[in-house]
Amino acid sequence: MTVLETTDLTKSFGGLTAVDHLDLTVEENEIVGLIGPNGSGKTTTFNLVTGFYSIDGGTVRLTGSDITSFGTAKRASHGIVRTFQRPKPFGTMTVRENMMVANTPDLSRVEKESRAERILDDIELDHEADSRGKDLSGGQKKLLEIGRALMLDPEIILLDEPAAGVNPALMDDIMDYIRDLHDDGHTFLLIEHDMSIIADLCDRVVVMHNGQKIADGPFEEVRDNEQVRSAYLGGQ
Ligand SMILES: Nc1ncnc2c1ncn2[C@@H]1O[C@H](COP(=O)(O)OP(=O)(O)OP(=O)(O)O)[C@@H](O)[C@H]1O
Repeated sequence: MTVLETTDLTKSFGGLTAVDHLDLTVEENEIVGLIGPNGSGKTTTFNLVTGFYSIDGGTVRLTGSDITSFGTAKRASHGIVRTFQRPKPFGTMTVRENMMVANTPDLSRVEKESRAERILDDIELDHEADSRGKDLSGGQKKLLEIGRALMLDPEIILLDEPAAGVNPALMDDIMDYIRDLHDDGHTFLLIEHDMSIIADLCDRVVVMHNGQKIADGPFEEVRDNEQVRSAYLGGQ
């Protein structure tokens, strides 16, 4: 099943077309890497898919339903969740309280608490449950963000540079956790500049350049693609 599908997705800022007729699919239980040089349109794509930016043209479908007209909250409740490059937990709230902020109308209070405890246990933040969000390390904040995303029982999780700013030991934990979630059936679209992480985690890689998709396939295949090499070396 196709979980996420964008067709002709387009966004301009003034004269700059940041995302240019992008067709992108993510199948159920895939980890797809979205890569490309700085400014190629990756984060804008996340913002269009999640509804943070309005769309100039094209459609976004989630598990077959057209959600293009939905706002951010409605897309999240339908199953598109994201993490940010720089995580922003509620600093004065505890880790447990941060988890409980998630909007889960289908769960009773007890069910919600039990989901939060299970996820905190899985991401090994249970021992920090009573710590304030602002007191966590950069890597722990990233884990908490993934945990908060999972509270919504999402169809797809968009991860924006999970490795950036994380110490190597905790990065291994984050990658292990993403692999565990993948084994449990979760689906991911992942922006990452660290190619070793892309090679390690991703089933498929989509390469953007100047807002357009220039390659789509297994990492080994796109790595050797001439257009991709030229884009990364600064060619047009
Ligand atoms: N809100 C905005 N207003 C104006 N221009 C923007 C805005 N957001 C992004 N852009 C521009 O759109 C282009 C694509 O930016 P985007 O952040 O999507 O690229 P990226 O591939 O995520 O880059 P990076 O790898 O550096 O994060 C860039 O030229 C950027 O300056």
